[in-house]
Amino acid sequence: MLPSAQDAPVLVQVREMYKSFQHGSRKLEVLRGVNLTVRSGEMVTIIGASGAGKSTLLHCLGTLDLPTSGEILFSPVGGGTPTDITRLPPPDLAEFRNRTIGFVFQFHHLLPEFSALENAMMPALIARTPTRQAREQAEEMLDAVGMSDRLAHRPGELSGGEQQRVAIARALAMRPRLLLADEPTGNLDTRTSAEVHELLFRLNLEHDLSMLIVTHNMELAQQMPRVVRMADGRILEGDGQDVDPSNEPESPLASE
Ligand SMILES: Nc1ncnc2c1ncn2[C@@H]1O[C@H](COP(=O)(O)OP(=O)(O)OP(=O)(O)O)[C@@H](O)[C@H]1O
Repeated sequence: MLPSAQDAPVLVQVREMYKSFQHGSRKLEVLRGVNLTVRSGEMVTIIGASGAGKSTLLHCLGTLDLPTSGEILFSPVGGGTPTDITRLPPPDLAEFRNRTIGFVFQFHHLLPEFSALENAMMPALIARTPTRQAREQAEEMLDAVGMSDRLAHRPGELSGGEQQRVAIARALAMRPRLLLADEPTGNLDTRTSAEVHELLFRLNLEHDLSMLIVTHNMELAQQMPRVVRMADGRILEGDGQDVDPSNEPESPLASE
């Protein structure tokens, strides 16, 4: 953890989170009592073997899925009593997600018919932000990710790394408090992966943005300030302790 993040206020606290899926008569327990605290401006990397529950944790934290039990306590802006977002009614949840969370996935999911600028404006337009303001916010983030000279390009006219930069700009255009990234470089070559990680690192510092990044890339995880290791639906180490990613058992996806 960066020294500055150690004393920062808590942004989100996951308490005793369980998540199971029902398959016919069989119950698959994917998260089995996860506890995790992320502070404001903190960058956390999550590692662990395939099937450990990393994406499920991210989906629940990002309110894309609901845990079976447990609490996700988000501190309000400026402090005060945290809100358990697992109890928010659906309309409030959608609003919370749109304003508080940014998502970046392994595949960028940009809309092919729209330009880089239009893609980055989309979340703000969905939130009914006036077009001019949406455009300004999107342009500012596209500039921050080094894409200001590609605004009119469609995704098919961009390289893989550039597409992921646009996806990052789109995720950050609403100025979320938490960025959730699920293998954001899993689809990129080694050099481009390193560049995208470097970009995330810089955005974390410059925008004091909290980030949770799932990765199989141990080399890059080793450079990250805080590493949390998951196995079998639990956090083994890293919530309050340092993890040495070089001890991570070899994953079939380790080269991604
Ligand atoms: N919607 C779902 N329905 C049923 N089972 C699911 C669902 N989502 C995930 N699972 C199961 O939960 C387990 C954990 O999946 P998850 O995607 O969270 O793992 P992961 O650690 O992110 O793995 P990977 O590194 O391969 O992406 C897997 O066994 C998976 O099959």
